[in-house]
Amino acid sequence: MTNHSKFDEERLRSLIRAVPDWPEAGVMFRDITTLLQDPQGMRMVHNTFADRYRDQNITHIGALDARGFLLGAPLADALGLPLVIFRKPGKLPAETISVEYTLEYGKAALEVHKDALTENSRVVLIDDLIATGGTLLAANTLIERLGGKVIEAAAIIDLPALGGSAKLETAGIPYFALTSY
Ligand SMILES: O=P(O)(O)OC[C@H]1O[C@H](OP(=O)(O)OP(=O)(O)O)[C@H](O)[C@@H]1O
Ligand SMILES: Nc1ncnc2[nH]cnc12
Repeated sequence: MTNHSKFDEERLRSLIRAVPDWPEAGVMFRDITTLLQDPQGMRMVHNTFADRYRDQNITHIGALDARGFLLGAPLADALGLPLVIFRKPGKLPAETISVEYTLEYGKAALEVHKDALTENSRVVLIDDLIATGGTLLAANTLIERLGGKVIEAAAIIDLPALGGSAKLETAGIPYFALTSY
């Protein structure tokens, strides 16, 4: 099922807005709200991810709170796979496991339901952006604790200068990003 227009990185980049000094001085915020407002651009993104992970024996899509949800839900739908959400603390109602990590601008923690994955789950993790990699590495820790494995971490944007994709590589987690800044 690849009868759709092919991936156009320049077009994608034209839809991502750069906001300097937000949320604090020195951060160049890569804003995907402008991409979200372009249905054809979003379809191109969703199709690119779906084509990459179709027929890979993936068992679950793992989506990161909150912007990752916007990508994970359509991907899980396109591939007919269960969606597992990794949430900020205090949002999941049943029994959870939790991990703390550091971000580009602060500290955070991530939780997942204990029964969201089973032993030998093969998970594609998805988020909008890789910065320090803390969020994706935290999700990987939770997945490993539940006996699963991350097959690839996917994002729209990689910020290699912040070191996250290198950290993923060192940790043996393959990653895939549609563009980088
Ligand atoms: O690679 P890292 O350094 O971990 O940074 C990337 C994460 O930071 C942003 O999320 P944020 O925590 O700002 O939350 P949001 O998605 O709720 O806006 C982004 O959406 C990624 O999840
Ligand atoms: N520079 C950045 N732009 C957008 N989202 C981010 N999350 C962490 N760093 C970010």
